[in-house]
Amino acid sequence: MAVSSSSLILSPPSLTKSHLTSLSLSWKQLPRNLSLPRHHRRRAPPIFAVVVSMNSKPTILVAEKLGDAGLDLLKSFANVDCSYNLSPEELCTKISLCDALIVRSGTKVSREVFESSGGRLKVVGRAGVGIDNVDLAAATEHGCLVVNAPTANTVAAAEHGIALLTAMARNVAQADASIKAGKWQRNKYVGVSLVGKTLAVMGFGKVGTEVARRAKGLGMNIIAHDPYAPADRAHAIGVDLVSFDEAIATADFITLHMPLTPATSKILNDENFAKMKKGVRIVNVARGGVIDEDALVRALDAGIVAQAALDVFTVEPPPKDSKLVNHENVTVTPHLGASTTEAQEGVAIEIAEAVVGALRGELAATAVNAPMVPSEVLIELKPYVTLAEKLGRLAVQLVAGGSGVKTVKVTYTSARAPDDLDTRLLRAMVTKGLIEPISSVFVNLVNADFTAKQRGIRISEERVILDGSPQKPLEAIRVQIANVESRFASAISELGEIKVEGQVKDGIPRLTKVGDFGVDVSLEGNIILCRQVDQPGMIGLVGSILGEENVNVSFMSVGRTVPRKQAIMTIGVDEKPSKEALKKIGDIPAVEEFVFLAL
Ligand SMILES: NC(=O)c1ccc[n+]([C@@H]2O[C@H](COP(=O)([O-])OP(=O)(O)OC[C@H]3O[C@@H](n4cnc5c(N)ncnc54)[C@H](O)[C@@H]3O)[C@@H](O)[C@H]2O)c1
Ligand SMILES: O=C(O)[C@H](O)COP(=O)(O)O
Repeated sequence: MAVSSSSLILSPPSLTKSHLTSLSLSWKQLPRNLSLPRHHRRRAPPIFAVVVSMNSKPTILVAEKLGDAGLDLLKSFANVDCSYNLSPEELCTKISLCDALIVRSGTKVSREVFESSGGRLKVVGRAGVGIDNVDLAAATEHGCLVVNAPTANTVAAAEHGIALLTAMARNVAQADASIKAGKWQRNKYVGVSLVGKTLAVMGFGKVGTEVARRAKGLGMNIIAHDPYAPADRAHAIGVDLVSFDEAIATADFITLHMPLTPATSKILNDENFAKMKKGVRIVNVARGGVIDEDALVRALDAGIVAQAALDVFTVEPPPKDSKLVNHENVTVTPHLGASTTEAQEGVAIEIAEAVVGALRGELAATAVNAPMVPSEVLIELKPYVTLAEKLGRLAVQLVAGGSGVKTVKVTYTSARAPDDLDTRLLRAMVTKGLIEPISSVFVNLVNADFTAKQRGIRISEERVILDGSPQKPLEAIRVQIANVESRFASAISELGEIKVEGQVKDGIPRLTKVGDFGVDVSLEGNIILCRQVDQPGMIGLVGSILGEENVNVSFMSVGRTVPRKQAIMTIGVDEKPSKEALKKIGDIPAVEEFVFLAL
């Protein structure tokens, strides 16, 4: 057995255009560079490539207003059709004549659009961050690359957050409307001061960090909640990372900057409004869906929330009779966070470069879908790809809040020579598993290293080379996260790192180790990990608690170190058990710790 290792991600970056360019690869080179077994090399075509005939200029449809510098760049390369405010039908008609489409958040790029393109549409460029309006699955199915512009509007969004914060505190919008209606109501619009007040920044990523910096300049005391942000990055700008409950309970102002994910959907709800200081004020420039809008109306009516300032809504545009929008203590803007001249110029250039590069057959570092792996390799690696992603997902969910993921090691045990096992796809999938549950970023082969680097996550790889014939590409994959605490202490190995390991058995990815405990369960659905005193009757006890809740158990396995001492029970469940059911499991005297993990 031999071991070789390499370090892939360097220190946290300051990205420039030249960095982005240097990350671009030629798509046509990829099949040869990837982990194609020798006998397949040079035969397999890429399953995903932009192929545009260079005999005539390609046509790019720009469906929403784009900055001039970006348009000029597009025009130097292609025929550009700027048609704004198209109806869905008009878009479907036009699209069959276009090789690329550029949109912002206002155009729905639905499955019908891809179907109507008749295969001609090769690239969709989203001039901005969120791609909620693009049907990614349909794009991929139709061989269409989707690229976005994730960084150019960060400052604009942060500035808009500050604009809403200050305008809300001083009733600027309401007072403006009042004076224009012929009134002069100086007593009615007395505001509140910001200096010395506590602002909770929920989501300490690109935008949240910039908001925190600016709010410090206003003399505010800043706390932040972000389970995945490193505490030292926050400390560096004088911000304390705190728990969710502490943040919402101590804040005078709350500003939201997390992505919309299953975990953050309606995270501000009745239960959480009830925990807030009476008179709290809320700003949202993230995504409407992170607030339960009906609950916010109730909290405003009850005086728990004194005011809210919102740039984003669950449904955009919101209905005209929306109680929230029409509430007298609510200030609204029509999703203007990214709408400054400067940001739109930056976004336009970023997206134009990405679209032109893609039409030329280059890889964009900001591609959000691009499984550019030869089909033979994909077929062979498919279960390992799933295994890698699920191990990443498991590992990051085991991290305790506030720890901040920085150092990750992936170990591949294989009898294949390194030359015959390119691990870039597997590493990308581990990265995807680590990052996607905690962000709005879409991670794939193209942008995985870029995304990890941008977040300051250092991923190193190690090969353990087995003797023997390489029947299968890999024996096992192990993911370790160093320098963190775990929500499940048993996941920490002897070396003090969170450790999960898996194998593919009969084509099915399985979890085979948690910390130093051996387990053996298929990686599907959701998992409850439970450390208990090894004694009879435990499976029945837990099973009946879940049964009473009508939670379907797909499997259970018990692994132990020493009989009658400690065991790890792994329970697969189709549904998420209620908090009460999980509490009942935790209350079983023999249960020492447990954790629920969504795969
Ligand atoms: N209104 C606008 O026009 C506008 C403009 C730009 C961005 N946005 C939105 O702002 C949000 C933030 O964008 P960004 O570029 O800063 O993204 P980002 O990925 O850089 O930052 C998001 C942060 O949220 C954190 N996070 C994830 N889950 C969390 C949770 N449960 N609780 C707290 N924090 C959590 C992540 O760790 C990350 O640090 C996104 O929703 C984006 O779509 C809106
Ligand atoms: O996701 C984004 O980039 C922002 O929400 C901005 O969207 P917009 O480009 O439609 O303004």
